[in-house]
Amino acid sequence: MSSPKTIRWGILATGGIAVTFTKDLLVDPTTRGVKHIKHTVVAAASSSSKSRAESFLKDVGAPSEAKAYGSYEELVKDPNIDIIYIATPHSHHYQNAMLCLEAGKNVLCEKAFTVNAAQARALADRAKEKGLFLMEAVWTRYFPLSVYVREQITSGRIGPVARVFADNSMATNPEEAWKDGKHRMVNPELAGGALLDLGIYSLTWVFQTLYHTQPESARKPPKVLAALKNYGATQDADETTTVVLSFPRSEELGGDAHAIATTSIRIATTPGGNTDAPGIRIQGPKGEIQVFPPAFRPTKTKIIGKDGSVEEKEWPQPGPGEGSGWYNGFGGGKNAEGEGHGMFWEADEAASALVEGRKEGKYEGLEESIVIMEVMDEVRRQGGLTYPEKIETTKYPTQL
Ligand SMILES: NC(=O)C1=CN([C@@H]2O[C@H](COP(=O)(O)OP(=O)(O)OC[C@H]3O[C@@H](n4cnc5c(N)ncnc54)[C@H](OP(=O)(O)O)[C@@H]3O)[C@@H](O)[C@H]2O)C=CC1
Ligand SMILES: O=C1OC[C@@H](O)[C@H](O)[C@H]1O
Repeated sequence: MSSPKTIRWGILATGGIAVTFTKDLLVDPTTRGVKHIKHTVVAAASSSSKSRAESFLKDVGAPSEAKAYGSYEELVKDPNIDIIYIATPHSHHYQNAMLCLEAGKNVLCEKAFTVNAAQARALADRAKEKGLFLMEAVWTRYFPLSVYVREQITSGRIGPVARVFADNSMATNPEEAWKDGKHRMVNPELAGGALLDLGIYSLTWVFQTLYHTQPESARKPPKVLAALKNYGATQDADETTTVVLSFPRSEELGGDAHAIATTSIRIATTPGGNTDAPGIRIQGPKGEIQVFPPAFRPTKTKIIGKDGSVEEKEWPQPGPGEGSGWYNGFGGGKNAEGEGHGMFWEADEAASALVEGRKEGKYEGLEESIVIMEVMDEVRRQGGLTYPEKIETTKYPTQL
C-alpha cells in the first residue's frame, strides 16, 4: 500500500465545535483503522483577533508552525490549505462558504448547511463551476453505526422501510440558559431555534433511512406537514417543531413511506439523560431498527425481528479520548473513558474525497443537502418562521 496522503486543513472560526472538531482531526487515523490519509492543521482564523486564533491553535495541540489569522479573508488566501472547515453559526455559513469557494478552497461546512435551500443551491452551483469539493458536515452520517444501519436496510433485513420516528431533543430552560437571547440557539440573527440546530439530525435519520437508501433514480422529495411552536421569549426562533413526511414509493415497495421528525430545546428525547428508550425507530414489515439517544452521537442499536429476535450492538467511538473533548451547544459533557468524539469520520470522508478527486460527500451529496434544506424551508413557511433578510439572502457579499 502507498504511503498515506496528508490533507492540510484550515479552520475558520474558533468557537466550541471548532475546538472539538480540530482535536478529533488531530487524532492519529490508524487508531480507527484508517491508513490511506492523514490530517494536519496548517492554519486557523478568528474574526475576533489573531491572538484568539493563536490560543485556539495552542489549545487544540496544532503543529507549532500552523498560522494564526485575525480574519477569515486572510485564511482563504493561504496557499498551503487543501480544505477549510467552517464552524461559524448557521447564519454565517453561506457568506463564509462562498468566501472560501471564491478563493478556490474546498469546503467542509458545519450543519445546518445554510439558512435556506436557495443559499445551498447557490453554493452547490459555485462549487461545481469552480470544480471544488463541498460537503455539509453532518458528522453522524459518517459513523460506522450509520453505515451499519443503512446496510441493514439495503440488505432487506427489515423489508422496505415503511415508517420512521426520529427525535432529537434536548431539555433546557431557555429563558434561564440563554437569558439575554443572544445565544446562537435562540438568536434569530444567528438563525437560532430547534429546527436548524437539532431538527437537522431528526431529518438526517429520516433521510438516511428513507431517501439515501433508495437507488438515486428512485429518490423523490417528501410531502411535508409541519407544526412549529415559537420560543415564547422572542417569537422568532422555534423551540419545538414536528414534521410529518410522506415519501413517494412504488406499490412494489409497499407504497408511500411515512416519517415523523421532531425536535425541541425544552423537552428531552428521554428524561434525565436516560438512554434506555430509542430516539429513532425504523420500521419495516420484517422488523424494527432502533437507535438510542443522542441522535447526533448514538452508540447503541437494537434490531427487533418480527419473530421476536433481538440483536443489540454497541458502537463506542475509537480513542484516544483524552483531549478529544465532548462539546454541545448546551454546555458540554464528557465522552466515555478513552473515546474520541467521532468527528474524525466526516473529516476522513472529506480527505478521502480530495484524494480520489470526488467533489461531494459519499453519504450525503449536495442534492440531498438541498432537498433537506427545502424541507426545512417548507416547515418554516408553514410555521411562519422567517429570519432577518441579511441572513436569508443569496446576495454575496453581504455584511452580517
Ligand atoms: N456537529 C456538531 O456536533 C455540532 C455542530 N455545531 C454547529 O457548529 C456551528 C457553530 O456552533 P458553536 O461552535 O457551538 O458556536 P460558538 O458560538 O461556540 O462558535 C461560533 C464561532 O463562530 C465565529 N463567529 C463569527 N461571527 C459570529 C457571530 N456573529 N456570532 C457568533 N459567533 C460568530 C466565532 O469565532 P471567531 O471569533 O473565532 O471568528 C465563534 O466563536 C453551528 O452551525 C452549529 O450548528 C455546534 C455544536 C455541535
Ligand atoms: O450539532 C449539534 O449537536 C449537539 C447539540 O448539542 C448542538 O447544539 C448541535 O449544534
